[in-house]
Amino acid sequence: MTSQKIAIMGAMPEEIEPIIDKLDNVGTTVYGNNKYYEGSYHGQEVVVAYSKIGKVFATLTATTLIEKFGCDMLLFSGVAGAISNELSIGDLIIADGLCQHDLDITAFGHPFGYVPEGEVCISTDVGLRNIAKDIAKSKGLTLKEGVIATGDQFVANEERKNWIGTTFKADALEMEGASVAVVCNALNVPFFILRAISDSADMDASFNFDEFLESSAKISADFILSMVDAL
Ligand SMILES: CCCCCCN(CO)Cc1c[nH]c2c(N)ncnc12
Repeated sequence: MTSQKIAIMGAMPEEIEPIIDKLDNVGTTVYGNNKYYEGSYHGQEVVVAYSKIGKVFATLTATTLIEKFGCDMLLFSGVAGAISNELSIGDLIIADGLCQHDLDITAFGHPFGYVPEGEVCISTDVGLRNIAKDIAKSKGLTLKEGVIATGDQFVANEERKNWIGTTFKADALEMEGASVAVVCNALNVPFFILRAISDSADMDASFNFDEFLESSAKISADFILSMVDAL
């Protein structure tokens, strides 16, 4: 148990509903066109919100969770498209680093995902990753660790997926994680990004996403709640 206030964030309602359902003493605050759920989980103070999809919404919500609600760390729970063929639907991946695959000023000779005074890949908190690995071991769960690529595109195209994988050495892709990384890194808040695979970012992605969103989101949410118990 930590006396700190924990932010739990997702991008879609389905990603945080399994979490909100388990909170006690829930109060809600509407702020910045978003709803924030304040409550406790097993006595641990948490603030939970979904940002809506994409990097801009995620930036607003992550910043609000920290600056307005005073959260001291941020755990992200959600689903992602697989790039690595080691990842199947329902598998868990934690980000050791995050990049923006649609950030591109290569016309000036810069690498993909880079802008001046920025960095292509932002690292997540090692301590939180180690806690996750210990939990996975104790539960007999497989947890992949790798780079997650973020962009404002739902990727449903093998060629684009493979380009992202090769260019950024990424194992999975989604639409919010790198924004959370930039915000938490800038505000010096430890953060942890967990995703469960919902699809393989290929021509079947949208069908698989629709079918597995709910079940994969719950897998991620249950793990995140185990993290809260371990903090
Ligand atoms: C109504 C449609 C909402 C899609 C939101 C998807 N989330 C974004 O974070 C995760 C994700 C799962 N699979 C993906 C994929 N193939 N490309 C991008 N993002 C993802």
